[in-house]
Amino acid sequence: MSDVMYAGEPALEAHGLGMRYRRGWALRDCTFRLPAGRVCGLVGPNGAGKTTLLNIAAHVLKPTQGSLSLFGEAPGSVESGRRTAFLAQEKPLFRRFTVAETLRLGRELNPGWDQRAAEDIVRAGNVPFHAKIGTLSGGQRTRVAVALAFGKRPDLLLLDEPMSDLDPVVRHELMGTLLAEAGERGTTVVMSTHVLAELENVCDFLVVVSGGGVRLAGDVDDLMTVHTLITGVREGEGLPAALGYHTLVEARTSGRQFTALVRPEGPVTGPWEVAAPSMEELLLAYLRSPDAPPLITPTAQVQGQASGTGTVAA
Ligand SMILES: Nc1ncnc2c1ncn2[C@@H]1O[C@H](COP(=O)(O)OP(=O)(O)OP(=O)(O)O)[C@@H](O)[C@H]1O
Repeated sequence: MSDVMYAGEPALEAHGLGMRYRRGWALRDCTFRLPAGRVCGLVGPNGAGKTTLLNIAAHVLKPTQGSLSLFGEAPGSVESGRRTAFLAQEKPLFRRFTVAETLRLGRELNPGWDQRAAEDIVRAGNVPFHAKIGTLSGGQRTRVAVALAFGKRPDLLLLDEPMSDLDPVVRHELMGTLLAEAGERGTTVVMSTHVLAELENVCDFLVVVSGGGVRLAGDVDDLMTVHTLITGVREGEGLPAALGYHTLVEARTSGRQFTALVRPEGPVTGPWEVAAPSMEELLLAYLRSPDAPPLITPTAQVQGQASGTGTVAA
């Protein structure tokens, strides 16, 4: 872990962040913080603004409104550039370079380069060092891109759907490497993905974006604690009135049965089954209900963020 990192320092902080393309706003009024050392799942439907957010953090895009900082610095600064690695969806590598030349470039560009870590990742996939990037399969190219990102030994690793073209075995192996790395070095990871099952047992922090806004952000433990899944028998139209007392995230009915994900505002009493949701159930409920009241737990709130400005204290 970097010696300039200290406990409680946010790895990433967004203040009123907005990005407008010619077609309209992709992100609007996003305010949240990600404490250092967390492995954060960034989740949202297609077009939600995840890539836009990661591109702003990686200094590929400049926001139209608001600001984003990495370890207290602007994304374009030398210090944040040194401490951050970005694995983009399209993996921009030089096709004419060999794998060895690609790693050499990584070594030349990055003062803290770890050749061994990078080579180990390439070797584990039996990718020939003398092969040209342009001749590799999509998954092999992803492996080289992962090696480049890891070789940099970043404090913050930004991953935009990193594993989408990998076979399940490789995916599992590289996720394991990623977690071991994050665990050993305290690397902060932000990983966007649509594979919700992949996040369970990997992430300890979640950010859900939808329609360009942050809908849910916080430590997984806190988020799980404040949500309850209720199932029961429907008596008439809609949900039982007694459940109206709680904050409703999503309600679904199937025949005479209803299921509701709520943020209880007190004890949940009644002839219903009450259970803790799985991470996948929690995420699906927010993805299906973009109009659910947002929740930014205290660890994810920036200093002075009022709970009335699109956020709710846990
Ligand atoms: N260069 C661009 N010019 C115009 N509009 C853009 C551009 N890039 C993204 N957008 C729009 O901004 C919105 C957010 O896109 P973004 O790629 O950030 O979403 P995403 O959450 O990463 O989606 P996906 O899950 O499909 O990858 C979308 O409506 C998209 O069409």
